Amino acid sequence: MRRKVIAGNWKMNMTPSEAVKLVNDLKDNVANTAVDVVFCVPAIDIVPVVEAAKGTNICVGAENMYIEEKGAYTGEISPNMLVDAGVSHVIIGHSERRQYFKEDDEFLNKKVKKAIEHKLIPIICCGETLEQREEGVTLTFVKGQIKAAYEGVSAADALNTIVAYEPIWAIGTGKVATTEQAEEVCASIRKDLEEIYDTDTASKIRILYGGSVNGSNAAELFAQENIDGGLVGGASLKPEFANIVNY
Ligand SMILES: O=C[C@H](O)COP(=O)(O)O
Repeated sequence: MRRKVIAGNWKMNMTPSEAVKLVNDLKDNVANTAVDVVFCVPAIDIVPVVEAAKGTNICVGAENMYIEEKGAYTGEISPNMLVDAGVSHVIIGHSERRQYFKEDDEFLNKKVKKAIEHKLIPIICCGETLEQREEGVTLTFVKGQIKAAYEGVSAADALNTIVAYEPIWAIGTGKVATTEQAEEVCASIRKDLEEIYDTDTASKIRILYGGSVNGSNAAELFAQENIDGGLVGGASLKPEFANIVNY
């Protein structure tokens, strides 16, 4: 039985003071210890959010990181900085990073390996565009992303990773994938992982769905055999996030 993960991705929202207020407003209502609750927050919010979340079940995640430990990489944040600040998870390869910051599969694979090296749990994002879905290439495209992300990652290390399937056309659009569409791709990702590793390893890796998850659709999505929780954008900034955590 895989433990569910409900992760919020705040994206570029919340100043440090707003972030602390949000954690304080939500913390009692997300105290569901039956699931893993992760708040992935902007870099500048990490320190105050870790402090505000002390003594709660909330894990703090980063939305991105760089692949070097330190040095002349102006504006970047290293994995050891995240660990030292109290971060446990890191989103890797969100479609917004791929689209706006041109992060490609090869670079993202380096990030996955770097996160693992630092015992950070990478939340590895994948997902197709609307055009790819309409062309009928979703499963092959996502398989390519998964194979690239896990290149050179051992089965033992893969167990400490999380996949998030996020169809790009469902992100922030209010257009949620149907449960059948979401389950089909998540099941296919599990098969891809089985091909890369083995049945046992694939059966233990958590696969989340992301894309317009809200308090009303979470329960049905999370009831699917291969959907082990959600990566939530917009709704993670509202009291509604508690309804998702307590689906
Ligand atoms: O990482 C989260 C996703 O991009 C989903 O965002 P959304 O829930 O606002 O559609």
